[in-house]
Amino acid sequence: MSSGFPIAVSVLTGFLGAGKTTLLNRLLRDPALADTAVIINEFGEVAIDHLLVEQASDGIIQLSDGCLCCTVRGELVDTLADLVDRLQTGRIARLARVVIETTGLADPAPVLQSIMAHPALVHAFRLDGVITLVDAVNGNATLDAHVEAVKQVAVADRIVLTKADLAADPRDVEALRARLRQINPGAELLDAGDRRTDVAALFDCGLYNPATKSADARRWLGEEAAHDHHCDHDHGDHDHDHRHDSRVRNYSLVHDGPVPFSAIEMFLDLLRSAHGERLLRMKGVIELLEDPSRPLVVHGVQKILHPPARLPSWPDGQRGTRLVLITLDMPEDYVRRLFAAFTNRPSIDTPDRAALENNPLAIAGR
Ligand SMILES: Nc1nc2c(ncn2[C@@H]2O[C@H](COP(=O)(O)OP(=O)(O)OP(=O)(O)O)[C@@H](O)[C@H]2O)c(=O)[nH]1
Repeated sequence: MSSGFPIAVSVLTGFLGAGKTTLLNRLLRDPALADTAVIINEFGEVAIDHLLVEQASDGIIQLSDGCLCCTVRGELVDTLADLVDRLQTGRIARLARVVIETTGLADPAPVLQSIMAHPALVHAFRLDGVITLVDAVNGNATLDAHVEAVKQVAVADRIVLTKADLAADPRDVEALRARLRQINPGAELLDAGDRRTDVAALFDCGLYNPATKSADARRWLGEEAAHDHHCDHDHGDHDHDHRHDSRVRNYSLVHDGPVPFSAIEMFLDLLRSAHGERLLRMKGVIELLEDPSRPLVVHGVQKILHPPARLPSWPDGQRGTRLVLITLDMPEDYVRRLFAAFTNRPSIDTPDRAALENNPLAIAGR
C-alpha cells in the first residue's frame, strides 16, 4: 500500500437534529479539510441531507436509504473500498480524510466495527475518532428515551454540545454536561458555539482505541464483535424484527407545486404545538408560492422549530416540497391528512385548509 495510507476516518454522529450537518458545513470551509470525502447516510425516503451540505458534489457520497448501522453497512464497506481503488488507479489525486455522517438514529458501534475489523479496510483506513453532537435543549430527554443516543455519547472521542444558546436555563446545560461526563469521562467536551471548536479540536484524535472508552462503550463494541448486528429500528418496512424502537416511524411528504408560506407555517405550527414531543425530527425543502425560485429549508426537532432558511437556488434543479418526518407514536395517516389539507388536497372525509384555520383540531389526531 502506497504512502498516504492509512486514511483517517472520522465518524460524526449525534441524535436526530443535533446539528451534525450544520457543524460539518462550518468545518468544511476550513482549507485543512480540502481533500476530504464526506459520506452521508440518509434516513428517510426522500434524500435531503446531501442538498444541505455545501460542498462540491463530487466530494460527497450518498449512501442509499437505510440506517448505516443496519441495512447499508455493506454499502459503507463497498464505498470505502471503492475510494481506495479510485485512489490507487489515479481517479482521485489525493484523499486525506473521510468523514462519515451517520443518521441520528444510528447505533455507532457496528459502524466502528465495520471500519476497525474489515480485512479489506483495516490497512487502508484508520479510525481517527468519533465526534458526537448533543443538543443542549433536547439532550437530557433524548438520553432518557433512546439507548442509541447513550451509545453515541459513550463511544465518542469528542462530544460537542450544540444549541446551548437556545437553552432557557444554564443550570440545565450544566446538568447535561455532568451527565455526559459521567457517561463518557474520557471524551473531550466542547461547545459548538465556541470558536475553538474547529478542525484542529475535532480531528486527529489519534488511533481509535476501544480500551480507553468507558466500560459501557467497551461492552457495546464487544457485543458487536461477538454477535452479528441485530437491527432494531423500524425503517418503515415490515421485514425487520422490531424491538423497542418500533414506535419510531420515518416517512416523507411530497407535494409537487408551490405552497403558500402561510399554509406551511400553519401546518408546521400545528404539528409542533400539538405533537411536538412526538416529532423527533422534521426537515425539508419547500417550494414557496411567493418565491418559488429559492427553496425554503425548514428544520424541527421536537418542540423546537428552527427559523427557516432560504437557499439561493434549487441545488439539484428539482423543485417541489419534500418533508421528511421521524415520529414517535404519531399516526402517519393523521400527518398525511393534515398535510393534504394544507396543500389543498383534502380527502373526502377531511376538512380543507379553510376549515382547519377555523378549527385546528378538526382532524382528530392521537
Ligand atoms: N441556535 C442553534 N441552532 C442550531 C445549532 N446547531 C444546529 N442548529 C439548527 O438545528 C437545526 C438542525 O441542524 P442540522 O445540522 O440539520 O442537524 P442534523 O444533526 O444534521 O440533523 P439530522 O441529519 O436530521 O439528524 C438547523 O435548523 C440548524 O440551524 C446551534 O448550536 N444553535
